[in-house]
Amino acid sequence: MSLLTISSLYVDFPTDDGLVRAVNGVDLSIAEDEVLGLIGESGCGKSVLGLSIIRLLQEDVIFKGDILYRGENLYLIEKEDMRKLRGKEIGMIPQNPGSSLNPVLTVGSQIAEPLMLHKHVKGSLAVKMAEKLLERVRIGDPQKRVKDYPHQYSGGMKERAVIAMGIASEPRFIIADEPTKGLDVTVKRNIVKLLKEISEKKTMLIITHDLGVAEKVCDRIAVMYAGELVEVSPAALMFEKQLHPYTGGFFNSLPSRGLKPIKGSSPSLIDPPQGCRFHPRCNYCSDRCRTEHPPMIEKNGRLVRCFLYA
Ligand SMILES: Nc1ncnc2c1ncn2[C@@H]1O[C@H](COP(=O)(O)OP(=O)(O)OP(=O)(O)O)[C@@H](O)[C@H]1O
Ligand code: NI
Repeated sequence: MSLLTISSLYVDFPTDDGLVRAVNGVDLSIAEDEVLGLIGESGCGKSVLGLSIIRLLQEDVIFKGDILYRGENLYLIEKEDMRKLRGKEIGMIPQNPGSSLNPVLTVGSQIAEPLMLHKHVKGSLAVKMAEKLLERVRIGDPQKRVKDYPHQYSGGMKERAVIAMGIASEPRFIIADEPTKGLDVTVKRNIVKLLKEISEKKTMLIITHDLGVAEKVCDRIAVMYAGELVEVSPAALMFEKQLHPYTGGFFNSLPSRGLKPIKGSSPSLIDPPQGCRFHPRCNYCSDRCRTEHPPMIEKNGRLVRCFLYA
């Protein structure tokens, strides 16, 4: 049974230069207990997709599509109910812990706040629970650290703190946006271990650039290019063989796989290429790719948007 089902999702941002089509016809489900990785280069729409799920996009956005969570359409429920759901059922580990932590409040009080709000826990108990959470995300000396301000934390500890906030109310589903961005190798390895541990008992959507995270933590991977999904596949199979030329290029462009960049640059989302959006950068481009937009094609239990498989 899928916990979350996204169908025909379109998200456009009106700007002075025109409509930025950040998410373009995305269909995606996440099964209960599944860990889904969402990968793709900068600006392809990953965070916008994540924020759409929890309805945290700006007001003037043009939104179309359905997002069902446990059968309930998240865009038909009241704002207030959505706020409750966000605290209790769906946890968020935001991009950039540095900017999402409030510099003038202690880390402990920031973890405690949602507990008081959603779980109706009293102040002193909430701080105790915050301490326990810091312990759970392996922050040493939690009794002391709970009273620290964010600037007293290292980068890795800030990431652990936002992870603690994301799991505080024991949500069923967690969205983590770039949880290892900007961390050095050793710290990253420990955060991956922590995410793995958390993911054992949760359904998760992990947005990442990091193939290490995708390989070690995710069951299935969705690849996004210029607002569209181009490949969805069990992680193990994707690591064995990438079907879409973009997926192959993306893997090879990463430091862990040789740093060979894909030729050209990511397209404008205001005026994306006709046909297959990847065709101007693709080594396998045929005439058909220039004019016809490829649908998602099923191939041995995997999905790929490419005429090579049609
Ligand atoms: N509020 C906004 N107004 C206009 N355009 C926006 C807005 N938010 C995002 N975009 C555009 O939507 C596109 C998708 O952005 P998004 O943040 O989802 O990318 P991403 O895949 O998460 O990239 P990164 O890996 O850098 O975080 C980008 O082209 C971005 O410029
Ligand atoms: Ni992002």
